[in-house]
Amino acid sequence: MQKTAIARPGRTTDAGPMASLSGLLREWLPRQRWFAGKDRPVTDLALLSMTELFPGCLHLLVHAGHSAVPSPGGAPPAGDCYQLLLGVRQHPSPRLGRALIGRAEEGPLAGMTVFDALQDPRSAQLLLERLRHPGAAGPLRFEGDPAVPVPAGLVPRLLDAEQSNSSLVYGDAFILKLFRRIQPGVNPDLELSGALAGQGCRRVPAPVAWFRTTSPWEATLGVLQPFLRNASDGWTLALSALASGDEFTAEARQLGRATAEVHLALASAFPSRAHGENSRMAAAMTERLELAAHFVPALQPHVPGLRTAFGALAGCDPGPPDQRIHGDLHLGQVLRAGREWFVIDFEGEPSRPLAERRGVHSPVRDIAGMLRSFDYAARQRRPWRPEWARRCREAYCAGYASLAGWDPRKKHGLLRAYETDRAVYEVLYEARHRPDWLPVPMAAIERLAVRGA
Ligand SMILES: Nc1ncnc2c1ncn2[C@@H]1O[C@H](COP(=O)(O)OP(=O)(O)O)[C@@H](O)[C@H]1O
Ligand SMILES: O=P(O)(O)O[C@H]1O[C@H](CO)[C@@H](O[C@H]2O[C@H](CO)[C@@H](O)[C@H](O)[C@H]2O)[C@H](O)[C@H]1O
Repeated sequence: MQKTAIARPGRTTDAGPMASLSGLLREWLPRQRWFAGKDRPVTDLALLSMTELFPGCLHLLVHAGHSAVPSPGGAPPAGDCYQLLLGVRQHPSPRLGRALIGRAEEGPLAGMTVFDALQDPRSAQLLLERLRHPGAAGPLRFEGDPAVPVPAGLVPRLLDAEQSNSSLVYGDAFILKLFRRIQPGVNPDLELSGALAGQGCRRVPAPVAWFRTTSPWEATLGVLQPFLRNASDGWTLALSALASGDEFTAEARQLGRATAEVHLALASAFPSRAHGENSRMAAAMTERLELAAHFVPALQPHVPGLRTAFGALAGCDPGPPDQRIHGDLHLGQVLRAGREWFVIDFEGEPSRPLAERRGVHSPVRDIAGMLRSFDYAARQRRPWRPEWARRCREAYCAGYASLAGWDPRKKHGLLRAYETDRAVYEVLYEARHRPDWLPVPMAAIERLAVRGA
């Protein structure tokens, strides 16, 4: 297999392959679920690296710029880097269907058909072949756990889930997640799942193979893990319990225990630190709130009440030690296979900078994320079921306390502040990605602002 770097890193918007791709990608990128800049126009596209992964398949890192508009959630204002796998073919095939991006009109690829290679089974198969054989392709490095052999010829299918990234399932045996928004550094999804596996924690599918780039900087690009067959995610299970009028407390309790198990293993694998001062944390939460209110005007009337709620943190007991955490824990991030819960997607909140996501935080943040998720689920049906959510929350905290050695319910002020902070994040997330869902976190904001005042 030939691997040739066919473009040097750099801004090549008006020369080289980017001259062919720029127009097509400006149209296509904002329509992708994983594209984070939907609320801002793409003002420029720059090529950061391009590698021919195998004949007819280009691996690209492109930077989508959004001029100087400040970005909510702490992301750098200038734009984001995305990973793309593009197929380039002389003759369009009618079978490309939804994979088709378009026909390049100018530049060196003029006249060629460009498509999303992840949606093309042949390209997806070749990508697995690449992962099965550790080595380099230009700046790309393919690595893996030699103790876990990956068989050849597994049939790929692209997951059609609402995702921040893209995942390919191979023969129902492995799942490959390709990170879409790339930041310099090790992705915590690989870092934490690898460390948890090293601790013997059974709650996480261990990484089997992965790939990274060395240019324009070091970054994780994808992770292959065992695929949990016949698993259902917590969100689907919770909604189906609600639909049939069932309780979810036994599951929530086990989930609380599983969360504590993961937290304990993370605390063993990485250094912890005494919990940061509550007043500093309150200031950071208030800053995030004010930034969010700038972008979502519906938040503005609640700012004074929520500021008071955060301010009250100063008088609360210090929380448990800060440590590495999941960072974006919700019902969609837990899978139930057989009688066990598994935790996936340790990337953290995708809009936060990687350095922050790789820092230590209070475990209360994960607990708050899951508690908010019970509320989300309970609000999917009318009349909404606050009592159902309350019982789940109670059971989840009890399950957590049964293993962790401390009870989240006894950290009431801290828990409420983290829940509020999470609801603020959700308001921003929904405003950007699913405006129809905005009333769900807004209802929590209204409740928390009134109680906090
Ligand atoms: N190991 C796994 N086994 C089975 N399904 C998985 C596994 N990992 C992920 N999935 C499925 O893929 C979906 C997306 O995975 P996730 O890691 O959450 O991606 P993203 O970061 O893009 O949201 C999950 O909701 C789940 O349904
Ligand atoms: O894509 P990710 O799973 O990394 O997480 C992002 O998307 C989630 C939605 O898909 C979003 O979660 C919010 O909606 C869920 C219901 O769809 C709910 O269970 C969560 O509690 C709620 O936060 C998540 O915030 C976002 O980071």
